[in-house]
Amino acid sequence: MEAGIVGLPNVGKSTLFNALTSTQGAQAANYPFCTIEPNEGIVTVPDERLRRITNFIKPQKVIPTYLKLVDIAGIVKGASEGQGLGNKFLSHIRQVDAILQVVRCFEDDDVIHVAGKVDPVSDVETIETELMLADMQTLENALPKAERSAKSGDKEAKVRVAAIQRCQAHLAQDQPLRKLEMPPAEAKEIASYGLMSAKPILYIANVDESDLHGTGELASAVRVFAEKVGASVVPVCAKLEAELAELEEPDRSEMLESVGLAQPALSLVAREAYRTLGLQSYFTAGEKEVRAWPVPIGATAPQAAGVIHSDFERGFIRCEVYSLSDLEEFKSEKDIRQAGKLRTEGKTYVMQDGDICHFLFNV
Ligand SMILES: Nc1ncnc2c1ncn2[C@@H]1O[C@H](COP(=O)(O)OP(=O)(O)OP(=O)(O)O)[C@@H](O)[C@H]1O
Ligand SMILES: [Mg+2]
Repeated sequence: MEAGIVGLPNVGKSTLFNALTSTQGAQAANYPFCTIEPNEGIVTVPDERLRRITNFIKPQKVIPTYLKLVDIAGIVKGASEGQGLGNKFLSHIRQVDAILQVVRCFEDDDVIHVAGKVDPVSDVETIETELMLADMQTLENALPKAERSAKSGDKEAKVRVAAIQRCQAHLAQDQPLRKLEMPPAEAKEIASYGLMSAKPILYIANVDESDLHGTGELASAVRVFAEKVGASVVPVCAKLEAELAELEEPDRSEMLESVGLAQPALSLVAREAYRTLGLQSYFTAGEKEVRAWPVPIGATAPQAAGVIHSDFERGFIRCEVYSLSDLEEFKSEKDIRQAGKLRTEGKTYVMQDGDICHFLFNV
């Protein structure tokens, strides 16, 4: 699963990406279109439940989950018609599973804003519009071929035509596809189109150093907008986070304290991005390692086992599950078992966030 960082040019995307991935791979510089090729990086998803597990189970290694991030070039008005870097990087967005949109909420006359002034809601709308226009083009291009196949009796193509027309009607109402409900058979037919306004989105309000909690006017405006479209907002000062990421302890903690933050805002970004991707974690816990694994919300036990190894899914027999609160109450797996709290779950079990499991399988 992969999330793409998008936004207008020069809003702080690469600065954030660098801080998150703590690499200096992506060039961050004060001029628009600094980024041309997307940069990929891996971000740890901090989870304090891992530490709580290791209070009782002492492993050799603790392994958190990760997510993949791509730093994509800035989008400008008209991108869907080839403005700026146009369709080249729109195609990068088609490939990601979720969009993290960086929205400029800082004032700084030295940093150029492509639209000439800082107006976060207008920026968000500009990008949403470009994504929707690009989707309209994709659908328009796909329709004639689907119609020809449908006419010659292809049943799947008939469903595809219905799906395309349903999306077109929705976009014509000026609505992003994110909110469109569609029969699963139709959704499957158009999944490969990578329709961008259908992707889950998280807004990252890139705030001023003087407004770290995002209570100021600019970040608040983004929050009001996000509520309307059913998305979340995380306030982050990318510039400060980039500086923090370069520090070693104890300097980092000192700086955090001096600006009044309990933890780097990046932790929150990573966790929210993970959630936006529709992921939750389960854990495996033994003496060798305590490890968090990503699994889509709603996945069954065999699917969760498949995240570890495809053999685990194919040969799935059952799993044994307990919760962190069981562990904190009974102190060891043995005592959980003795208390009759170790649950045995079968193939249809739907995984719950934070389950601690063993999988039994046979291949
Ligand atoms: N919160 C902030 N406060 C003040 N300045 C910031 C903040 N975040 C980023 N900047 C500055 O904004 C400028 C642009 O940042 P960056 O290169 O990360 O933007 P970008 O969105 O990746 O641009 P491009 O679209 O050109 O790739 C840099 O000079 C950076 O230091
Ligand atoms: Mg950049």
